[in-house]
Amino acid sequence: MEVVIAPAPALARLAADAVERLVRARPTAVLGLATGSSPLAVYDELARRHREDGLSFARVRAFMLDEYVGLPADHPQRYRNVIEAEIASRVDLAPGAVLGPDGLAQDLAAACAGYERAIADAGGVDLQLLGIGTDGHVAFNEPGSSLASRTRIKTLTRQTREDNARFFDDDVTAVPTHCLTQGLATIMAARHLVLLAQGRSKAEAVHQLVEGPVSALWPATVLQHHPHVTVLVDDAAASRLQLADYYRETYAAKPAWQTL
Ligand SMILES: N[C@@H]1[C@@H](O)[C@H](O)[C@@H](COP(=O)(O)O)O[C@@H]1O
Repeated sequence: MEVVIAPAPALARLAADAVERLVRARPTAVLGLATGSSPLAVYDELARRHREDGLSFARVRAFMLDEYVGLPADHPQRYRNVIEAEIASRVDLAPGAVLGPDGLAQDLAAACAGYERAIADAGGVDLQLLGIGTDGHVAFNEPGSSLASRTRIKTLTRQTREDNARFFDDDVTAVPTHCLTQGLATIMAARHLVLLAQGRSKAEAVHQLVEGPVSALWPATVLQHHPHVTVLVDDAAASRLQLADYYRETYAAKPAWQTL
């Protein structure tokens, strides 16, 4: 696990660098897209590089992490619409190139199984962008999630619904109670995981993720078992890291040829 502690704009550039390197080397790459506020600056940076530097996503395919159950198709907070607004419509991703779990499916369990098959049929995810919840969830794998879980229906915790109420006019009752989410094993199958976290509210979750014991109580800790994880955090999110000085020194001394 590589931990980089830097100001937020630098973190967004580093994540965008990893995406750009991948897509330029492999134009048919498969990306994993995350929602939430953490990756927004990355999407801004990728849109800028598309506009100004000719970075093309024309042959890229992408999979979303999760989706609310039951939000109307045109709801602005439906994750499919968020991803469309924040990244898909701002670059040249082909129509239909982005897939997500269908939170409006009649048969939600079948939709989850079909989503797993679609990811496998695409050859798996090359680079997965991730955020982290204040309770240590990744995607919507709430505390108690099986470390071996696959895409499935989950009930959101009160904490997550309160955290996300800001996207629903601060009305926690408007936040759906259920979601479909890639499981922890689904996420672990991606070849490179790039997790972003900013702000003091993430400090405990980041500490657990990097330094805590692996436990379903802090689902993100399963990432400790992944061979290629990049954790990009600002000073506030890093403020509870026990070995912060070591991570800073390691990154400062990193040779230029060694990419993320
Ligand atoms: N389902 C999403 C996660 O994918 C996201 O990483 C997390 C943190 O969100 P934010 O980046 O806004 O803090 O919570 C949301 O509920």
